[in-house]
Amino acid sequence: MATIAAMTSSSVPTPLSSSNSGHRRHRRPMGVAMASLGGKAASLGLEIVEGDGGLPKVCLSSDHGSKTEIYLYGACVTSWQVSSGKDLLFVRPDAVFNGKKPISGGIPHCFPQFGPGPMQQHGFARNMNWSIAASDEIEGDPSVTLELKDDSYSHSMWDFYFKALYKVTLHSKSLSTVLTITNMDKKPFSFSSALHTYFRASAADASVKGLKGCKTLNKDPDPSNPLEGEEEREVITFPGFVDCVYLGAPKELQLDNGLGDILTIQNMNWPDAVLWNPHLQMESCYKDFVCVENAQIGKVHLEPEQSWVAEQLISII
Ligand SMILES: O=P(O)(O)OC[C@H]1O[C@@H](O)[C@H](O)[C@@H](O)[C@@H]1O
Repeated sequence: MATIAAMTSSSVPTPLSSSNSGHRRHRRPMGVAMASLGGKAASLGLEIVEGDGGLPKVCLSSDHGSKTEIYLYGACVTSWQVSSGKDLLFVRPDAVFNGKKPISGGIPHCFPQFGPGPMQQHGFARNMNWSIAASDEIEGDPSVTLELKDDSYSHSMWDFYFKALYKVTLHSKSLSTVLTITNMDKKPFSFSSALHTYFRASAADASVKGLKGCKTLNKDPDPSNPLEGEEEREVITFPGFVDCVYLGAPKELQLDNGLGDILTIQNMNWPDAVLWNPHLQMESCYKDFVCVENAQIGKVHLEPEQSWVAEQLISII
């Protein structure tokens, strides 16, 4: 199964996003912006507004004209607009913003469980409220770090003390998301995870490159009994229902969204990938998106005080 990757927080690997080093750093105190959730609070490239359903949403805008939006509920990135104004992410028309059900679209978290299992499908991180821990700006590229800590709700499903930090950084042509999980407990724990990214696409014309040779667990036709196999195609398309796990995926995939855009999906320490399109199970919208997910299907095992860090960097060519 997947590589087990644990590291202490002092050995965080080099980030994928290039502008994180060697530049002048403008660190911005968060106090003012965070204090006024009721109205609009703007501070350089960061603003907090009431989003759909009155849920708080962080809006980042870069000096290059790109924008992104992140709901505190589920730490869900729901929009990533490049400078042309195109939004490369997709939120399903049936998504609800009621703070009770996960937001279906954008980049939902799957943590501490990917897929079905002892707890609810894809775990609880996508339906808990995260808080703002920090914000930053480097050379016009804003970032925000959201934090999730265990509470009685998480303990009812997964009885561990943990901390999750999620740093979202907006660049001119890319979006970096770094997830750090730390074991705050006195006992070890294990988890699986994924970033369940919904890309706006013309599913019939979309394709993914980079997965040839990977071991597959194909949930088509029977999701409860995935078929083991090996991917033989250079170019994977979405002609119908697709739900497949790729074990040992490479550090970079390429997505042609069928709408005239080529995206790269790079990762650091996400060892697996998942492709998903529900086809006729979601008749109203399946034509308009594909999910390409960076995943950690095998369990990560963390001893007390250990952290696990993984980054996804999606870029438009
Ligand atoms: O509807 P949910 O819970 O967001 O899950 C959507 C899909 O998520 C994918 O990651 C899974 O591989 C699918 O099996 C699942 O159906």
